[in-house]
Amino acid sequence: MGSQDAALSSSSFLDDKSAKVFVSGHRGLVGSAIVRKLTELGFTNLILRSHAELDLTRQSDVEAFFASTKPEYVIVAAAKVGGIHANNTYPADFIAINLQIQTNVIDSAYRNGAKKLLFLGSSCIYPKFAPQPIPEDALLTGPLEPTNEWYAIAKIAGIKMCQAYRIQHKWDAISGMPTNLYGPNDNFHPENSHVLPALMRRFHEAKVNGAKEVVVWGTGSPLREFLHVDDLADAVVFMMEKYSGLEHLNVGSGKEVTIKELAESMKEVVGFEGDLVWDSTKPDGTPRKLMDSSKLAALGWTPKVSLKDGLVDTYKWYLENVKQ
Ligand SMILES: NC(=O)C1=CN([C@@H]2O[C@H](COP(=O)(O)OP(=O)(O)OC[C@H]3O[C@@H](n4cnc5c(N)ncnc54)[C@H](OP(=O)(O)O)[C@@H]3O)[C@@H](O)[C@H]2O)C=CC1
Ligand SMILES: C[C@H]1O[C@H](OP(=O)(O)OP(=O)(O)OC[C@H]2O[C@@H](n3cnc4c(=O)[nH]c(N)nc43)[C@H](O)[C@@H]2O)[C@@H](O)[C@@H](O)C1=O
Repeated sequence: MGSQDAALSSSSFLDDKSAKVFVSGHRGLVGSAIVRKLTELGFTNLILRSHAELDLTRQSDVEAFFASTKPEYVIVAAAKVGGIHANNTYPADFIAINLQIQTNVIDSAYRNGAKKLLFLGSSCIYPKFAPQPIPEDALLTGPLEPTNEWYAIAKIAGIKMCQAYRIQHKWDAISGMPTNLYGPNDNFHPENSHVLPALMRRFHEAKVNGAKEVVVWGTGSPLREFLHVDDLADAVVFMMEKYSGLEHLNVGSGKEVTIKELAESMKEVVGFEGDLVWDSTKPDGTPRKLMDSSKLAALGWTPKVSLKDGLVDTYKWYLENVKQ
């Protein structure tokens, strides 16, 4: 990381809890966790708009919103998001909607005087066969994973847009690349969700319905890194406070499991007693995507929630909040 990249923020995000902070996508997995974290820290002036109130793909609406609210800080947690099946099925939506949202928000935030913006990408930006653990400079060094390359291209464009606005306008836009996330308010859709919430729902419904087996997609051999969304929210606040650099930063737990191990842990946490059946007609996706998050660690951030504890807490939340 060059001296500019290692620059620590001079102005302090945490100093003024009455500052206007726009958290886009505040009802989603990540946005709602960030709102919980900022509220817990005593922030009193969060600016929140649902998708129905403000469609961030509509440039003129986004420009009018920023002109009227003038947020001082902006966190981009709104996006078109989904698991491997959704990405593989709706490539046009994943590239178009994400490019529109991030381009509108980043540009309007700059033009309306925001002090700092944090953009969220994803670990899928890296090449399918990147060195493991994946360092930030592996970006654009090889072909992407075909099942989510459209989403990945949009996210890479978001990183580059933040860098371009820092270079040309000397504007404090930064990017974080989270690994696979999970937790309260996740998307539990049976087809379009990510693996962890999909399996939680499927094992739960199998237990409740007395099913003898649960189908799990793929071969079970891919490895995935998981981070609880409350840890991500903590990292977002940490980066808003401590980081102002050109390069994006990886935000991971540093721990990976096979999908088979995840399924077995989920089976135990949910208390399902039947068998697992593997549907190898479904794609495995990238074989592994463990990120090297040592740059963020060097700045002083570490994750706190273990996968086992996170699974237990998330299932507890699921039972209390998701329609049975
Ligand atoms: N979940 C994960 O495993 C990971 C997520 N990330 C990143 O974190 C960010 C948030 O993801 P996550 O919280 O999981 O996603 P969610 O789908 O849970 O939340 C996304 C939010 O964005 C809103 N949104 C979508 N389209 C629009 C739009 N056109 N205008 C306004 N709001 C919109 C959604 O509202 P509505 O539902 O009403 O449409 C929703 O509230 C994304 O940038 C994603 O790439 C990165 C790595 C992993
Ligand atoms: C965060 C990241 O998430 C996405 O990448 P992904 O990690 O491959 O996504 P996934 O969670 O959907 O799958 C992980 C693995 O799990 C297996 N798997 C088993 N059974 C189910 C299942 O029932 N559902 C799903 N979705 N996967 C399953 C599945 O076959 C695959 O091997 C990107 O699209 C993109 O959104 C992105 O950036």
